[in-house]
Amino acid sequence: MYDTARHAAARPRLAVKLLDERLRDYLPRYATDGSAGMDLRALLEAPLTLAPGECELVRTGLAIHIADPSLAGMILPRSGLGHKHGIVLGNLVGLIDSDYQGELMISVWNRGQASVTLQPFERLAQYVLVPVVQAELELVDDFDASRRGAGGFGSSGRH
Ligand SMILES: O=c1ccn([C@H]2C[C@H](O)[C@@H](COP(=O)(O)OP(=O)(O)OP(=O)(O)O)O2)c(=O)[nH]1
Repeated sequence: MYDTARHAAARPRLAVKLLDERLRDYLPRYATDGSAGMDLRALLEAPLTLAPGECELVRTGLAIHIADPSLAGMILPRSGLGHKHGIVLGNLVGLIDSDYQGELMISVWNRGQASVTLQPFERLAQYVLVPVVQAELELVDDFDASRRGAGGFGSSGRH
């Protein structure tokens, strides 16, 4: 059996600032022990209608300083909103740097055929913490030979 309690105790701690007091009632959280992401909500003063094709930057009212450069945040769409209602992200994926201290913003894009109205504090996207490996680039004239070489984009055949 997987020890979820021990796993929870070892979670990295992230500094979060509330940029709007109303968010205190809507803090992001993992919905289940195994959830990969925490939902991010729309900090809107009124319902926002997006026409087909329209894209708007929506506030979350939250700032999260990850601080550890071996971690990053990702903002990803919610599958139900994307699949059923065509509401996805204008940048497809939001990448949050570990040194970013500003407000988390969600680029909301209506890629569907119908207008969609977003409600204040509706869960719009999810925030996932991911490991990052930073590299040093080392200039070389040639690579050691590899089986693949420069082949890509279907070079090995369709099936
Ligand atoms: O969906 C997103 C994507 C990014 N950010 C914030 C966090 C991130 O660390 C910062 C910069 O993002 P990115 O580097 O992708 O933006 P850019 O367009 O390259 O702008 P910059 O020149 O500021 O780096 O913006 C968000 O709040 N939401």
